[in-house]
Amino acid sequence: MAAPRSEAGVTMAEEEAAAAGVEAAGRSGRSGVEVLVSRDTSGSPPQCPHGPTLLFVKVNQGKEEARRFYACSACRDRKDCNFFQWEDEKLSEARLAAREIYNRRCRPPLSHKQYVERYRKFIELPLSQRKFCQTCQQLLLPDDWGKHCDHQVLYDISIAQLKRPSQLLYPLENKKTNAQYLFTDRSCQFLLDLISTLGFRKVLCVGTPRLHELIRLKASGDKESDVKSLLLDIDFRYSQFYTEESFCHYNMFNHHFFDGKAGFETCRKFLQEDKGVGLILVTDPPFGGLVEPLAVTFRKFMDMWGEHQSPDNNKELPLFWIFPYFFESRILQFFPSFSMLDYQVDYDNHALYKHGKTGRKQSPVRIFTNIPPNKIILPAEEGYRFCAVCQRYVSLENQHCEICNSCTSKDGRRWKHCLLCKKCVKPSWIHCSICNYCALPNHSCAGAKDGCFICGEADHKRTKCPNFSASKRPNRAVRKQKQKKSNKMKMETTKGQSMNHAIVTRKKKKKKRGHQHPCS
Ligand SMILES: C[S@@+](CC[C@H](N)C(=O)[O-])C[C@H]1O[C@@H](n2cnc3c(N)ncnc32)[C@H](O)[C@@H]1O
Ligand SMILES: [Zn+2]
Ligand SMILES: [Zn+2]
Ligand SMILES: [Zn+2]
Ligand SMILES: [Zn+2]
Ligand SMILES: [Zn+2]
Ligand SMILES: [Zn+2]
Repeated sequence: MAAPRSEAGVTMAEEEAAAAGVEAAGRSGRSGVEVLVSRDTSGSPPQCPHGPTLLFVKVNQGKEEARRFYACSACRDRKDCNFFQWEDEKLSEARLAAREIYNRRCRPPLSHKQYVERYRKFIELPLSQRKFCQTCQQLLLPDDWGKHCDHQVLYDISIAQLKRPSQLLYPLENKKTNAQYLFTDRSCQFLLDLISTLGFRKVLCVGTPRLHELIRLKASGDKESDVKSLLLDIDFRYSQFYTEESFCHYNMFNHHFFDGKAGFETCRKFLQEDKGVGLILVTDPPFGGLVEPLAVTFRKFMDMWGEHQSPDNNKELPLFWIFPYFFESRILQFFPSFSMLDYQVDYDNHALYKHGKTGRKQSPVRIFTNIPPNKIILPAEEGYRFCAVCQRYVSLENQHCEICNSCTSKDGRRWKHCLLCKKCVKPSWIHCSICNYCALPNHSCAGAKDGCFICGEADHKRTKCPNFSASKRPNRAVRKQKQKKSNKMKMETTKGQSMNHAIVTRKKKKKKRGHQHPCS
């Protein structure tokens, strides 16, 4: 049976279209598939290979369909996990047993303990015998060599290479599931410097393998001064490189520890020892991820950390949530105490999300945090400056708007104030008199399909409008490209009362690299 799920993948979303889409869809009524994490749901959800599933509902023009269904929490593409079950569906014993067998089959071939044992043996081998199979993404012991002779194998794996697994393993770039975009050295070093400057001594890395790696590389072995780190990530390949004390195979969309109680206890201990003093959680979830289940998970970490705080201490677990800026309102819905920093986080293996003007675009990825922004100094050499009125560091082009009384730019470009909208908007937007708000010139008006969206008259189109100055006319090629871009992206989202997730759809084929574990 075909699951009525739409894809949710904002990872490569053009930020303008996405932001415009959020605005437009918010006004026109929502459609798509929504997750029901915070609502009362009966019983415990069925499990897929990625742990407990989430309950979803299909929404059409703001109306929820009566029948709800369970689907995978981690994979937004049925190709990656095709679990589907109606909420009220009763499964036969035979089907339940088959599912159990399938889930078990999807587990990594070895336990974390076995991987650690293999690592111990591996580092005892002379350099000439240390091999890594790139095809299987696996460290090889001499007994394994025969099975991998036709594969692509790397030789002479040094200790330095073993300390940088994020460079040895290929990034899982499947946008719908892993979206493993790794920090550039610039961003990773900035994060670590910031963490140290703010006085943190322990970092719970949730989906930040490269940060975890850098923290461990910088550790001098001095127990007192070193920053400690625990990595939680769905990518079980890291079990080959880290012990059970420094890595847990984990799903952040349902707070599921694949190693069960043992993983949970490792995490609890890390959060609560020394009364949780000097600890920060840093997370960089896949961008197509659903905000609501993530927020529920981070709240669980906060509660776990808070258990050992004295009741008169109103402190919240310090957190850095790295996510695209156009999710700001969604994140603030769940964490009103958070603010968004102007710092642009960038990635090695992401063509679009590169820093500064040399990349194809400025990175739309930001840090959301509950640490007061005036405590977070952004690098002046990259153009960030302090706004005394806003009491925070902002990017160079982010001008303080006297009317809004705030540095309003979200994307690093200079925004302009629209008197009709009573707010600052992106420089490329113009005020549409049909929609009565600012939007991209090529947006499709929510209310009326015909007529001109500049002046609202029905007898001509925007390009023929006497109010449309020639200088603003995009040339044919640019227009065509823009149209192509907006056709590629269909955005459905929710706004207002319900705490449901925003869905952005973008279809793009991507070639598969190597072979992966069937359910990884
Ligand atoms: C956008 S990348 C962030 C990587 C980070 N920028 C770094 O360099 O350390 C997302 C990370 O989350 C992990 N991830 C994806 N889905 C996850 C899930 N459901 N639960 C836990 N981790 C997940 C990926 O394996 C990847 O490491
Ligand atoms: Zn699944
Ligand atoms: Zn192999
Ligand atoms: Zn300001
Ligand atoms: Zn303004
Ligand atoms: Zn306007
Ligand atoms: Zn319009």
